[in-house]
Amino acid sequence: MSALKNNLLLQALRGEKTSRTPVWMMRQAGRFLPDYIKLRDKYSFFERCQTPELATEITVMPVDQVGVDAAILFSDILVVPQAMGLEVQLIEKLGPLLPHPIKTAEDLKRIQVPDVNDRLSYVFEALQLIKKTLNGRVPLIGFAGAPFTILCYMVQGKGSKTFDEAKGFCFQQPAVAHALLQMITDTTIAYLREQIRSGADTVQIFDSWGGLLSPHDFENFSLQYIRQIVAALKDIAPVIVFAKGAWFALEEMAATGASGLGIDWGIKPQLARQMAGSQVTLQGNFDPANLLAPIPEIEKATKRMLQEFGPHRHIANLGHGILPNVPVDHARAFVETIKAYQH
Ligand SMILES: Cc1c2[nH]c(c1CCC(=O)O)Cc1[nH]c(c(CCC(=O)O)c1C)Cc1[nH]c(c(CCC(=O)O)c1C)Cc1[nH]c(c(C)c1CCC(=O)O)C2
Repeated sequence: MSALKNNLLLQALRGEKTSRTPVWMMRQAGRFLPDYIKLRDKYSFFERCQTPELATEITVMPVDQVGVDAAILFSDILVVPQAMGLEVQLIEKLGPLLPHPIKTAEDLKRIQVPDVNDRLSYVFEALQLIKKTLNGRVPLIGFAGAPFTILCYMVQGKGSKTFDEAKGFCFQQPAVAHALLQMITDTTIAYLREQIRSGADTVQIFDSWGGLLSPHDFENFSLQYIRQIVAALKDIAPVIVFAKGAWFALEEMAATGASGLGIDWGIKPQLARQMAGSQVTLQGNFDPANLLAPIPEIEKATKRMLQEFGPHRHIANLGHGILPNVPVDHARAFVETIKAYQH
């Protein structure tokens, strides 16, 4: 395997000095690029995920077209519940639908901790092809959902702003919830380990809904499982934990041994740094909606963010996924401002 030509992301994760701040954008693969939308009209979502050539084309697009410093695998967090035996559909404009959600202990009998090489081999094939296609241009990020976020979809059966049914399940049937969370954790560890073996240089755990929990419940239903995943992987690759809205747990998340912590725009960089300590890299935290502003305003806000984080142990990113309606030149302005910035 050829050495990486652009190693900024991994240097920042290791806490090394970088010549400038690296940048990538959550959900950069898919969603907003016109060339992706063309592919979306031709192939179904799971066809795009399961065909290594298509997944590769989509993964590399933002590197070619926007100039980000890392590629993130094109796939979805919901391939894990699918591999565990639960039906997952993605409905155009509606989002995910799991028609037979988990509601009781009895329902756990319908799912398994699968052999990931059997059920998710298409992901590993895609990673190998992406790695070859990138040819060392930028590092490749693998990912999975955090167990709590996966439970949210497995129980609620669809997207939600509150995931109240999923939370109710945790509070009403905690033993069943913990059994399910452990099954997801075991699957996720095997899955991410294999992603790393297949070429992922680092992996990110997306806990999109962990911040819906109180600090006490976040520890109980989310963080203790994230901790297991980080512990199992951190000696083979750097791990980034992004728990949207869970800024209250930055100190505990830093103590997991993660190399990077994603933060959203709800916390000032300086306070995040105070809470997380000096031994972890912070990633974020531009408000994705701010990319809808006129370009001069984007440039101003991006520079303010860079100044607030400072030059060390920062990966510039959004505080959540890029919005589908962001014009490409606005995303490019964000990336170019970061690349040109001198601390
Ligand atoms: C909660 C969550 C999901 N998926 C994901 C999360 C965590 C991050 C976050 O909070 O945004 C993560 C994800 N989903 C997808 C990626 C691939 C890489 C990337 O986009 O950079 C990643 C990293 C592709 C996708 N996953 C999905 C699409 C849209 C389907 C399409 O384009 O046809 C894409 C490109 C479908 C999906 N998948 C999910 C939802 C809610 C939806 C529908 C709405 C949407 O977010 O677009 C679940």
